[in-house]
Amino acid sequence: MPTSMPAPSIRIPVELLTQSSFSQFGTVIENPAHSLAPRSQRLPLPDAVSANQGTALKFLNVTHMSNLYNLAPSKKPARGVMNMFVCAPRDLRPHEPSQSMPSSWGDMDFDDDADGNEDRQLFDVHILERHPFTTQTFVPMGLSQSDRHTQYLVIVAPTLPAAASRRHTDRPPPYPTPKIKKQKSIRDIFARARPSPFTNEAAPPPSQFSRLHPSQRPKGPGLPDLKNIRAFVANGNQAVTYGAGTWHAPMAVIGDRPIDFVVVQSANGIGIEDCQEISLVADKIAGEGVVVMVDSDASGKVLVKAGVGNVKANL
Ligand SMILES: NC(=O)N[C@@H](O)C(=O)O
Repeated sequence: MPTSMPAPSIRIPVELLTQSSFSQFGTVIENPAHSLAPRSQRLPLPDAVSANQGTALKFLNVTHMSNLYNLAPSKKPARGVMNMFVCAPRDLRPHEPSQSMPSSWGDMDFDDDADGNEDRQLFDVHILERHPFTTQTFVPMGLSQSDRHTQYLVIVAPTLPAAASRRHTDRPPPYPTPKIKKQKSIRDIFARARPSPFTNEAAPPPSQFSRLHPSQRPKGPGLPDLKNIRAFVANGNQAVTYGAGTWHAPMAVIGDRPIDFVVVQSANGIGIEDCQEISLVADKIAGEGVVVMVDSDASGKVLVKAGVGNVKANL
């Protein structure tokens, strides 16, 4: 039985999955030549070299993989594993108006249906999970970029500060806590003061985490920040890596048929260290909980309604 937390009633739109929009949660793996991200949103290309006697282009380090199990309470080492998830399409419920908050998207009018050819259905998010000590990469198989009938949603949430989470759970589940070096001398303490008494520098010194890719920065032990939960639609030639400790919904396939995913991660076989779940409990009387608004066109393709790739977005 997973731990539970109260869920606000909140409706969120679907965004296009791009590396820049997803950066704090993980990485998107795709051939840059086929990316649907608008040019202004594209990040520098990953390093590439010629391989296979010049017949292949090899992009290097296309995702960040972390194995933090040396920081797990059990100290039991993990090994790299590849599993396959055959994910069935999820049930969506028909759209009905609600009093839910429009999440952090503010005053955008998500009910505005421009051409009347759109269909809105609702996906209820009942559970989130995280893998505190490992990244997890989902690679879809047998899906083409142009597949309009089967797509998948990547639903992720930032992590609340630990103090805000304590109200909801008595004992926090295990989480990696890197040992931070103690400042030893007065000189060390003054070295962090700004402007620096030694160099007159005004900018804060880089923290030990600022050099890491945003998805690799520690998320902290807190619960998911449901007010800032986000949903991205991925196309068939995108794989996705959840950063270690990133709260996410179990994979949500939308469409006609299951998607097979090869899933790459580390695991040590200790349940609570490999995967932590939290169920979201909506208020019994007024609330519908956390809901993704899944809009699709006449062919069944999921439409992007917010953020990058949406002309209506006003960010
Ligand atoms: N994300 C997802 O669908 N499932 C998992 O992360 C899992 O390990 O069960």
